[in-house]
Amino acid sequence: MAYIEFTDVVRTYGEGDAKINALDGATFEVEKGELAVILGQSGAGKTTALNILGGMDSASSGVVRVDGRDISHAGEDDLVLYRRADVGFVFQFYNLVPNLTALENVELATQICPDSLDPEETLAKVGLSARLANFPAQLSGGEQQRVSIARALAKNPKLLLCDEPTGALDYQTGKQILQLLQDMCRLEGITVVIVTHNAALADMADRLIRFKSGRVTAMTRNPEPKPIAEIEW
Ligand SMILES: Nc1ncnc2c1ncn2[C@@H]1O[C@H](COP(=O)(O)OP(=O)(O)OP(=O)(O)O)[C@@H](O)[C@H]1O
Repeated sequence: MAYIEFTDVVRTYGEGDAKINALDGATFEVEKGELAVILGQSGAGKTTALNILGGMDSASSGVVRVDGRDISHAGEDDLVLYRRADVGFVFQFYNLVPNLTALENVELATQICPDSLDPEETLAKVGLSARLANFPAQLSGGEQQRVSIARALAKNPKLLLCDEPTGALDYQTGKQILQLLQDMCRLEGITVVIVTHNAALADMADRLIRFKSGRVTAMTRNPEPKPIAEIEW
């Protein structure tokens, strides 16, 4: 049994003429400790898949299992625990609380988790020891994304879900963030799923999942993922 099993998932929004299948029978799997890249054009259903995996949206039909647990048929109480304890989320635009410092943003997330890590140590891990007392507006985009990664990691999640994590960053900063995510996967053993429309990221993945029109058109394993430094776009 794979760590993530996303099987024949349909997600329908709207009704009647406005009905749209954001996911239309999507099937893929990811093994524990892998770095998976979900690649597809705008509107392919990538974010919908990630939100369902994160317990923030639900499938209209199909089955989603994470670590043997069927989250597609879980009750709301179970989903609350799942979101708090098992999943870390990294968004394109960081979503930090503007009037809290870097440290406070991470502390806030750890307060609702049963098994969290030390916020200060986690910020050190992402290279931000010197910026603990800074507010988001006093940090660069790359630093803000590091805070958001620390916020996700401090929950001590089994699964890190990243939606276009470099979408708002310049080229070099984006590469540093990707390196950090790859390091967390390799060093901490966290399963990482990155959603992107940037085809260059395919080469860094252990597993590449291609999305088109709400379906998975290809899933390939890459025995020798490229170091981020060698990836260009
Ligand atoms: N809450 C919603 N209500 C209605 N339609 C939605 C909703 N969420 C997504 N959709 C539609 O579902 C389709 C898939 O959207 P989704 O955001 O998953 O694609 P995506 O691959 O992540 O695209 P992008 O890269 O542009 O974010 C799109 O046509 C979108 O408009």
